[in-house]
Amino acid sequence: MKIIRTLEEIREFKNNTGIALGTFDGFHIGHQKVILNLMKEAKDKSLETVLFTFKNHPREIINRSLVVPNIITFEEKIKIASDMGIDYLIIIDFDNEFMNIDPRRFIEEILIKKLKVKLLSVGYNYKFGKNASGDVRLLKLYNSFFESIVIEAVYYKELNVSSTLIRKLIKEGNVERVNHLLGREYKLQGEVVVGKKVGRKLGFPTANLEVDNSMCKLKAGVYITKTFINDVEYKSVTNVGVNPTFNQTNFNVETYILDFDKNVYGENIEVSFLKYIRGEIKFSSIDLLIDEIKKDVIYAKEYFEK
Ligand SMILES: Cc1cc2nc3c(=O)[nH]c(=O)nc-3n(C[C@H](O)[C@H](O)[C@H](O)COP(=O)(O)O)c2cc1C
Ligand SMILES: Nc1ncnc2c1ncn2[C@@H]1O[C@H](COP(=O)(O)OP(=O)(O)O)[C@@H](O)[C@H]1O
Repeated sequence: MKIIRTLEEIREFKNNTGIALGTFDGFHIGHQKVILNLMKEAKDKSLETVLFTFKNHPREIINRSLVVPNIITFEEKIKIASDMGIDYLIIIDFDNEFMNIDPRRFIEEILIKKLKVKLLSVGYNYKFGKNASGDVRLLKLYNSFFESIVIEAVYYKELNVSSTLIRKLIKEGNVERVNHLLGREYKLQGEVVVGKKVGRKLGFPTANLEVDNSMCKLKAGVYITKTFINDVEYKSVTNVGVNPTFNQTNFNVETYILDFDKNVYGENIEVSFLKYIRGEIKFSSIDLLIDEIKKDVIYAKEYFEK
């Protein structure tokens, strides 16, 4: 997969293309439908595939006071696009220039002239360009140049799948539902950094993850998780929060890997979240904390055995 990171970098393509256009924050099951439809139709029509998306969230530029936390990292976005078999990933900064672009100019100069689009796949509510005036209706006016596939809203049970809903569920710790809406396990990744060095004294050393602070904050608490180190999967339990028993204030994500005793400082690891167990508790003694962690571990082992 070739990656293009600025509008200026886009040269005239040689071959005709099919393009999926959108913000795709989270690559949830609705986004996946937009992309899978593109992949299928593009294959039938022998078109090269392009995913046209943004590095940051457009709403942050439209409303400067808004911070839209990410569901997935930039690296994960690239990896998922590559795993889906996309030929070209155009991932640009959504800036003032793109926000104010005349939608017709975007369609004519970029999509038609440069990218040689013959097929476009978008979600039903995708809007682009100045005053969000570029929409599905406008795209349809260009049907003599390219076909537009518009994917209707995707529902999980009675819920309209959206990135906004997923962010809310992450904040509520409802990782099981998040996983259904993402169509894969929700993950956090980061480098293992040095913590208080107390974990090993409790009998539960924890790998503390340095998570990018642009990421959506997961509800504090204890979770059943899987931890991936160099693509090897381990069962784990993960504590998210501030360790109130130790009167700490730093928010951290720390994972105790079952049946494991290696030094992993400095490694880049991934933790995928399967189930929320309980909230973080401020214990009156360290022994009570240890007893509770033992129960969490037993509960996790039973979960994995099922
Ligand atoms: C499964 C699990 C559950 C935990 N639950 C709590 C908790 O309820 N309250 C709390 O203050 N700390 C909790 N902790 C965090 C410990 O306080 C923390 O791991 C310990 O202070 C070691 O931190 P360190 O890695 O910085 O040395 C939990 C840790 C694990 C692994
Ligand atoms: N089962 C395990 N789970 C997590 N980390 C482990 C485990 N066994 C050994 N380690 C190592 O121990 C470190 C954590 O020990 P800990 O005393 O909690 O120190 P810190 O406060 O620096 O995280 C991890 O970063 C890792 O290198």
